[in-house]
Amino acid sequence: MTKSFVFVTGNANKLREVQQILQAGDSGISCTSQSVDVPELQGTTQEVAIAKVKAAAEKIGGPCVTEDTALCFDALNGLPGPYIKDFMGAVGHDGLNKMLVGFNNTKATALCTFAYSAGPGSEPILFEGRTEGNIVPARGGPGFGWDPTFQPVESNGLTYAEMRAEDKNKISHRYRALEKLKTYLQAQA
Ligand SMILES: O=c1nc[nH]c2c1ncn2[C@H]1C[C@H](O)[C@@H](COP(=O)(O)OP(=O)(O)OP(=O)(O)O)O1
Ligand SMILES: [Mg+2]
Repeated sequence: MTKSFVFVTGNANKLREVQQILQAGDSGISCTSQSVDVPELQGTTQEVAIAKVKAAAEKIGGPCVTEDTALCFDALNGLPGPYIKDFMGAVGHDGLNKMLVGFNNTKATALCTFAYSAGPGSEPILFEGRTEGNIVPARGGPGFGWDPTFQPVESNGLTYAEMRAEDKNKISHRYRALEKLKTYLQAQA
């Protein structure tokens, strides 16, 4: 039997990757989406994820899933982290590289956090996935978000943007977090 969840996101690229990963895995899990504007607070990635899914569950009045993507620079003790969307918008790929000049450390972690809420008032559950890599001058763009400027350690020298979609989806932060969410949903009655 197919189980389906409501993925609350305004990001078409996220939705596409999630649907590709679910289809490739033959998991018996699918998703529909609703684009609802919810406030995104500041805090740790976990605090941000919990506040977002609670707000989404209130707005749609039922169970739902949200997803937050953070890009954490080693040299900056995890920042920009959950604020990467604003940083990308403000300084772009080139600015992200320049932020690390002087640190001699370009390591970064892509962190995906899925949050599941069983409905308004229920305590959210988080599922995290990480992919390690380095910030590099953009290659393979324009691509999705910061894909051109993130080179995973496991990619044989390619940036996310240079990888084929199915290859990114085998090692990505999103794939790894979604595996955990899938396992949880499959175990639900
Ligand atoms: O795999 C990815 N590869 C490259 N860039 C990515 C990826 N995944 C998210 N991104 C970008 C989108 C946004 O600039 C920021 C996360 O912000 P985040 O709030 O989680 O996403 P969002 O506001 O676009 O969509 P949502 O409606 O689900 O909150 O990193
Ligand atoms: Mg967002």
